[in-house]
Order: sequence, then C-alpha cells, then structure tokens
Amino acid sequence: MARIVFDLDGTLVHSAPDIRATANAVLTARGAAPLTMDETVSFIGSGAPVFVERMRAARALPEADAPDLLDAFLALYEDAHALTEPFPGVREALDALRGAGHRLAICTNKPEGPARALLAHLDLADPFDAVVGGDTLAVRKPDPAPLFAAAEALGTGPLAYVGDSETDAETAVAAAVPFLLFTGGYRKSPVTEIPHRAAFDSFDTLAALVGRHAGDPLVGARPAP
Ligand SMILES: O=C(O)COP(=O)(O)O
Ligand SMILES: [Mg+2]
Repeated sequence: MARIVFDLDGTLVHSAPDIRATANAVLTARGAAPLTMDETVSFIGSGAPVFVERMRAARALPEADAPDLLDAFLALYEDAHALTEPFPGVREALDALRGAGHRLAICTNKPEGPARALLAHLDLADPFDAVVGGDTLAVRKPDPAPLFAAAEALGTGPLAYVGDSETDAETAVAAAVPFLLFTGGYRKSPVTEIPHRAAFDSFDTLAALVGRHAGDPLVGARPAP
C-alpha cells in the first residue's frame, strides 16, 4: 500500500474565495482597493507571509505595515472557510484511496492551524494521518523538508505527492518523489512546463493514477525517506 501526500489549496479545495475575502477585509479596513479573484489566485502558493507581501505590494501599502498586515490577515484566516468547497470528486477519491489501504497526509503552505480548521469544517480531516503546514517547520515548500515530514508520518512504502502548483512540482523534484499534477487548480504555467509524472483534471481518475505511479523510480536530488 502507498503513502499519498496531498497539497491543500487549489488541489483538494477551492479556497481562493475565502482567501480573497480575508485579504479584502484587511485591505478595505485600510482604505485600499480589494483584490480581484485573478490577483488572489496568482498570489497563492507560497504561504501566508508571501501572499500578504504580494497583496501589500500590489496595493502599494507601506513596507512598514507588513507585520501588521500579516497579523490582521492571520487573525481572520483561521475562521475563513464559509466560501470553500472541495473540488468535485475529492471526498469519493479520498474514501476510495483509504478503502484500498493507502495512507494519506497533507503537505500545504497554508499555516497548520487554518489548514486543520478548514479540514475539520469540511468534514475532511478523518482520511488524513498527518497535516504539515507552512509554519509547522522552520522551512516551507519548495523546501522538501515538509514533504519528507508528511511522508515519514505515514511510515514506509511507495510514495506520491499530489499538487496543483509550480511550487508543489519543485518540492517533489527536490524530494525525488513522483508528482501527480491536478490541472484544475491554481497553477500559473502551462501543464507542459511543470514537471510531473502524470497529470489529471478529474478526481475520478486519481485512484487509478496512484496505482500506476506511486513508488515509480525516483528522480531528483535525493531519495525520499
Ligand atoms: O497558502 C498558500 O499559499 C498555498 O497553500 P497550498 O500549499 O495548500 O497550495
Ligand atoms: Mg496548492
């Protein structure tokens, strides 16, 4: 049986509307124009501190305000899940993978608290044996350490990483783990420019892909644990 590690935002859940609402509450309280959905999606992927810095720069807010903006964003973020839905077929795919005996974990750049709160709110926490967030370790993706931590929490066995972004692909390459790319998320580049072992646009096909690719011969800098 395999260990399958998942990214969260843009992979399992369409969370951009909540991230946008959180950002816009912070911006409008300071008299700045709200973010569009396209801006929001383009700022997601490298964790909350980077998101907030991109938001600050886009609205030309003073650099000195950066720590306050991040604090204000994080204070609202933990409860920001009213607008977030799993992508179609996610629940069924997770149940099928668990039913087949695979072990599942999350490796996201979303902070761990908001990630756990969101999973609980959506009743999606149960399938996962571990959650590694953007602030769980001192480093976050594309450093491979969070992916290694999530994988180690699942014990041993063939491994695959499922994600939606350039950052996820870079992490998988650095960790030498086969990468399965969900093409319906928040990537910025064409699929052909993102390294991946397999790509999919519907969660109905994920279980078959995992069967085919988990534990594929590894490529990259160093072996996964
Ligand atoms: O919080 C982010 O910027 C991205 O989160 P993700 O790693 O789950 O896509
Ligand atoms: Mg993502």
